[in-house]
Amino acid sequence: MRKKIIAANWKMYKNPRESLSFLDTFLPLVAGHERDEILIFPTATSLSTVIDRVEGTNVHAGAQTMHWLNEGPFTGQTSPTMLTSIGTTHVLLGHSERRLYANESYEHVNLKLKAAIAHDLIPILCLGEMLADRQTGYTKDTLLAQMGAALANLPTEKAQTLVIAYEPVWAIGTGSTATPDVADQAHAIIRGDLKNRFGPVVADAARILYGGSVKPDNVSALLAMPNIDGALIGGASLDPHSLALMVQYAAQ
Ligand SMILES: O=C[C@H](O)COP(=O)(O)O
Repeated sequence: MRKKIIAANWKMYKNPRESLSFLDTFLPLVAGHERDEILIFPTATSLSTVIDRVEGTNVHAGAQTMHWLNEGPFTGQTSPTMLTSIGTTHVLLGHSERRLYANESYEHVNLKLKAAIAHDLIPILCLGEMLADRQTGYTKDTLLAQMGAALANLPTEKAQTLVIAYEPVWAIGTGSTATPDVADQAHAIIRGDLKNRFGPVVADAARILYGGSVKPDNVSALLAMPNIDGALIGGASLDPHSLALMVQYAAQ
C-alpha cells in the first residue's frame, strides 16, 4: 500500500509572517497524522521560516523550483546545495507555470531531476496536457513525451524515490477538476510508462499525485482511485482549515 501525499503548493502567496500564521493554525489540526505525508511548498523567501517551524512535526517543506548547478552566474536562481543547506527535503520540478512563464523545458527538468536526486532531494515531477492536447486526442502522446524528456537517461536505481504529479493544465486554478476516472486513466498511463522504463518494482512504489482544482469536496473521490496516491493542491491549500480537512480525508 503506497503512503499518500498531501502537498500544498503555495505558489506566489504568503510571506514569512503569513506562513507562520498559517502553521500556527494548521499544525495542531494535523498533529498525529503520521499515516500520510504532508508537504508544503512555500515561496523562496518563506522556505527557511517554514522549515524551521515544521521541524519535529509530521510536515515537510520543499522548494517550488531550483537550478541544476550548485553555483554560478545565474541571477535569481537557487541551487540544490543551497536548498539542502537549509534543510529542504523536496522540490517541485516542471510545474506548468514554470514552463509557461519561466521558459522551463523538460530538458531543463531532466537536468534538475538528476541534480535533485544526486543531492538527496525528493523530486516531484509535474506533468500534464493542455486542453488542446486532450481535445485532439493527444493526451497519452503528450504525457509520454513529457515523461521521455524528463526521465531521459535516469538509471533505475535513481528512480526509486520518484514522485510524479499529474496536473492537466486545463484543470489548474480553473475549478474544472478532472473526474476521478479521467485522472486515474492518466495516472495509469504514467504508471505504465514507469513500468516500461524502470520495471514493476519502481512503478508499483511510485506515488503519482493529482493536481488541478483539488478541494475538500472532491479530494476523497480522487484519492479513492487505484492509481491516485495523493494531491498537489494550489488555491485550496492556502487556508489552514481547508488543507487540514484534506489531510483528514486522505487518511480515511
Ligand atoms: O500545484 C498545484 C496546481 O497547480 C493546482 O493548483 P490549483 O489547486 O489552484 O488548481
